[in-house]
Amino acid sequence: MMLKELREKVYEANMDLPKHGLVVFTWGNASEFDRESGLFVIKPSGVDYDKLSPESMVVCDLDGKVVEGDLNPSSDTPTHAYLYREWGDKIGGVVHTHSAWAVSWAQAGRDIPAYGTTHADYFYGPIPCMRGLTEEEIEEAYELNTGKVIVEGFAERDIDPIAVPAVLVRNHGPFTWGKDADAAVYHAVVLDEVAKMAARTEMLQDGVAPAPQYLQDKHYLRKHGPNAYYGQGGAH
Ligand SMILES: O=C(CO)[C@@H](O)[C@@H](O)COP(=O)(O)O
Repeated sequence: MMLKELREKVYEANMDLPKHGLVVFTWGNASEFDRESGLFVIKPSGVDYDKLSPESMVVCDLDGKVVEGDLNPSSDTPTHAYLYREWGDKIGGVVHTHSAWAVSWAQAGRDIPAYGTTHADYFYGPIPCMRGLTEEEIEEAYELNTGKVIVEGFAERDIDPIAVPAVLVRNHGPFTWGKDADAAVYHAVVLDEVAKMAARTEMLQDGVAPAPQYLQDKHYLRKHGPNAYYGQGGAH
């Protein structure tokens, strides 16, 4: 894909974040990876959404180094780059937000259980909460790279990133991914909705509610679920 076209796609994906109420001010970021060139395009750091343009998007290589662009790339670029290096054969878009319900579960340090089919239609099992970076890791690397924690956490817990295209990073917030930036935004929207439903379920249940086991292990509707990956139902 031509970089001009990719910049436009990533710009539109970033503009969908405030449109769906997932971010305020300059929080959050979206990117998309072009396998052919081995480059990805990401939102610039610290720029208000109403000041963004396709031309302000930043082109980076898989080391997270700027290849084209006048502005600094998002402070989460190391995480996006790591996810593309490790999962770039599976995913083509990454989104990070500070959406309030998902961040609440991340700050509580809890996985989001699959309490119902709305969750299970998109995420085939609980949405995991991985540990945040330690002070030493941040000091040492001087970058916000939670990609290693995410990828190693999925491997340790034997979670397929295609089946569960979302993660909570403790005391930080959610990352989602998909076949492209649009699919990653789609999963970010659904993630915050199911995070809200799960929180309310526990409020109504006055604590942890019973979560049907069949929704935790594998999805009984997998063949019909609208998971943006499997291109069925509400294929996205
Ligand atoms: O939470 C953080 C930094 O702690 C970032 O995800 C968020 O502020 C977005 O930063 P960028 O504007 O993308 O650099």
